[in-house]
Amino acid sequence: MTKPIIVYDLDGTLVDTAPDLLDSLNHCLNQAGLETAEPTELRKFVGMGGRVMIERAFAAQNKTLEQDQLDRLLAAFLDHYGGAIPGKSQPYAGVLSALDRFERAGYIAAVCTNKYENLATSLIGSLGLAPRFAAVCGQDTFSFRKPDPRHLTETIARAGGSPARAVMIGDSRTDIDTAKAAGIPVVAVDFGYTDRHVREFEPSVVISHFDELTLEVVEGLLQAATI
Ligand SMILES: O=C(O)COP(=O)(O)O
Ligand SMILES: [Mg+2]
Repeated sequence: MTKPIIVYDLDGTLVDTAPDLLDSLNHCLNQAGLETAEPTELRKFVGMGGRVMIERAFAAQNKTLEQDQLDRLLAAFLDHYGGAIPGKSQPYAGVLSALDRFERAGYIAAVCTNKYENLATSLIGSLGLAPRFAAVCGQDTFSFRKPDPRHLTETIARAGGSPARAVMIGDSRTDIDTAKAAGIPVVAVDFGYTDRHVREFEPSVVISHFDELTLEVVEGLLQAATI
C-alpha cells in the first residue's frame, strides 16, 4: 500500500518566518515612502506569496500601486528576504519531534507553500530540514498554486504519496480551502498568520502545539477520509 503522507504549509505552520518577512516588507515600504507595517498587520498580508503581500500592505494604507512599481518592489523584497535566509526564522516548538514521530511511523512528509520554490528550498535547507521532505513545491513550481487544489495533489504526487492517504497541515484559510477542495482532511494550527481564527474556516481539527499532532489524530483523519 502507498505510504501515508503529511503535507505541511511552510510560513506560519512549520517555520515562524514573520520577523524576517516583516523586515523585508518594511524595507520595501520604506523604499516606496510608505509607513512601515506592524507585526500584527503582517498576519493579514501573508498567505498568497510576496506579490500579494506587498499589494495588501499598500491597500492597508489606501495607496495604489502600478504594475511596474509592484514588479520592482517584489524584486527588492525577494533580494532582501532571500539574502537574509534563515535570519531569525525558526521551526515552531514541537516541529522536529513531530517530523521524527511520523517518519518513524512510515509517513512521507512534503511541503506545499505559496512562497517561491527557491526561497522555500533555501529556508528549509538552511534550517537543516531538507532531508525530511520528499518534495517542496512553491507557488511557481506548477502553473497553479494554493488555493487551487492541484498544488496540493501534485505535491503529493511528486512526493510519491496518494491523495487518498494524505493529511494537510496549515495556518491559513488558503490551506484549509485548498485541502477541502482536494477532499483531503486538514489540520489547522492556531499560532500562524491569519487575522481570523482558523476555526472559522472549519478545518477537520485545530491544534495549538505540534505535540497535539499525534499518530492517533492523523490516523483518525485518514480513516475517516477513506470511509
Ligand atoms: O509566503 C506566503 O505568503 C505564504 O506562504 P505559505 O503558503 O508557506 O504560508
Ligand atoms: Mg502559511
